[in-house]
Amino acid sequence: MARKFFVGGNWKCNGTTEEVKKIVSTLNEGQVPSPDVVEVVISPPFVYLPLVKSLLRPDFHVAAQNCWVKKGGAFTGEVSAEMLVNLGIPWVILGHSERRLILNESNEFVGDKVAYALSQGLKVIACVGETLEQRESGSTMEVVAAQTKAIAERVKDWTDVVLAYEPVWAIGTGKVATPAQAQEVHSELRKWLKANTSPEIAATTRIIYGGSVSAANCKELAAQPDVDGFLVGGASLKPEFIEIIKSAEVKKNA
Ligand SMILES: O=C(CO)COP(=O)(O)O
Repeated sequence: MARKFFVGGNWKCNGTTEEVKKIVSTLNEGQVPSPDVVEVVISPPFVYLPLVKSLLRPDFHVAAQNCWVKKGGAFTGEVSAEMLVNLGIPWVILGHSERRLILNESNEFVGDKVAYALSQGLKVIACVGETLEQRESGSTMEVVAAQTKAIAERVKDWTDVVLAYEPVWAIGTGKVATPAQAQEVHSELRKWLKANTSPEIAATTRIIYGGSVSAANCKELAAQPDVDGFLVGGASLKPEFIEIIKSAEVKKNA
């Protein structure tokens, strides 16, 4: 089964109401391939989710950037998976490196979050990736395998999971992984899934790349056989995001 190209825009902690409206109107005017060719998901901060959902073109969907690890209740400041479902938010990003590293989210905690969000009917963009220090010490695969293992131990059905490989050293730095570097880790992750989940899960799960993706570098990355799309930060706030979505055509013509 072919893996449909997937492009996520992670706005992180950015935007005012005025800016949000402007970005959405740029997205709404963009000429992009049909939803048969590319799945597009936009992830604004929680507070803008209802606004973005109400204004956004119907062929694009929305994602939250996080959610609580279990059922809501006395957890001040948290937003539960149930609330996202209640608002009709279909997707959630979990395990982003900014949360793993700054907020100390462990592999197990992220794995629990992924399992709980899926159990409530959300679709999950689960992020993994190594730091520069880990890459330089040769432990990239060990790190991303441990992060993926904590998810695989808790999740049996991967239908609603997209795995995002985001090397920390490439995030927000302008230092993008080369197409060969991205392909190497994506292919190793797919092998890991084959050996540790099932050949079917390995063949059908989308593995997307994130880290300084831009209009200038997306086509070459998209041409890699195991790169099934992107999770875009900075460039998702700009009109060039439309160009990144269009890189799905590279796959169609492959
Ligand atoms: O973290 C990212 C997406 O989740 C990538 O961010 P940048 O595209 O800004 O490097």
